[in-house]
Amino acid sequence: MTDTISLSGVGRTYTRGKKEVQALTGVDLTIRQGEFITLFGPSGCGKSTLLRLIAGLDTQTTGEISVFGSTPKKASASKDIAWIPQSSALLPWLDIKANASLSSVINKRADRSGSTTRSPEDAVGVLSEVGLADFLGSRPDQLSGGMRQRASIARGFAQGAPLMLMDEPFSALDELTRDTLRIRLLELWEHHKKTIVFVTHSAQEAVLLSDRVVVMSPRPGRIKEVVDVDLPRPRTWELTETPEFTAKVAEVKQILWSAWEGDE
Ligand SMILES: Nc1ncnc2c1ncn2[C@@H]1O[C@H](COP(=O)(O)OP(=O)(O)OP(=O)(O)O)[C@@H](O)[C@H]1O
Repeated sequence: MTDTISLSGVGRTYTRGKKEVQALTGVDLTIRQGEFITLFGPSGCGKSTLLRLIAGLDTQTTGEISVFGSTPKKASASKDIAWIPQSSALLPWLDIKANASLSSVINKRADRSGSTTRSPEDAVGVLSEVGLADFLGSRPDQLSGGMRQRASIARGFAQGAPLMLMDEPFSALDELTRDTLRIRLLELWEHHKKTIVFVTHSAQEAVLLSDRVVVMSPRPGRIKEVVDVDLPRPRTWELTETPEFTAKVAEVKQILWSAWEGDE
């Protein structure tokens, strides 16, 4: 695997009135092409800040970030990064097919400017993969929350960007829907061979999905440890009932707890 993202000494300090909030400090991390990596930690440890820096939506105060050998903002302008938010953020007046195809219309300019890495996927094909083939003509308000989030994920994959950044995309869904979507996402990732950086509060979700889990600790946010998840793939729901899975979840949680104890 070659490197897609590298972060070196990355920090981000926000100014709130006269106060400074150090959201992140000293983050060193390399993410390999095709990897599924998760940023895991408690609320406020800087997971979203880190994801936004990689996306080029914000700028670090210290350190360097390289995405495909370029700055995050340039990689983003070349449409090499797809962002999948917590809520589906579909356009309410467009049907699901038009929503999923939107990026290929908008991205024509990026295509002309010669992006080297992205290759837009067929939106209808990806919608079918997430089980929405019969709902192409439906508007978002005619679908359930889980279906909307499936459409949002399909839109991200249809964009064709090699790097996908996902900020707690399942957190607003019920448990059953979440369980199903985790497996769907793994199937899509395996088929489309993307690099995914995924933010979550859930140790189970992190272990089920990831090649590596980045355990973060708060005040200021930093990497406590990066845990390899050497469980077999393809992963199915049955894996979560094995002792190996339970042990890995316990390991990841233990690292998180020790980070909290050290913080007190
Ligand atoms: N725009 C901002 N201005 C000021 N402070 C901010 C800003 N964005 C984030 N912070 C602060 O930076 C810290 C990290 O926030 P961040 O949202 O990255 O954490 P998180 O781990 O993603 O939390 P959560 O899981 O609750 O989303 C927090 O203390 C937060 O209040």
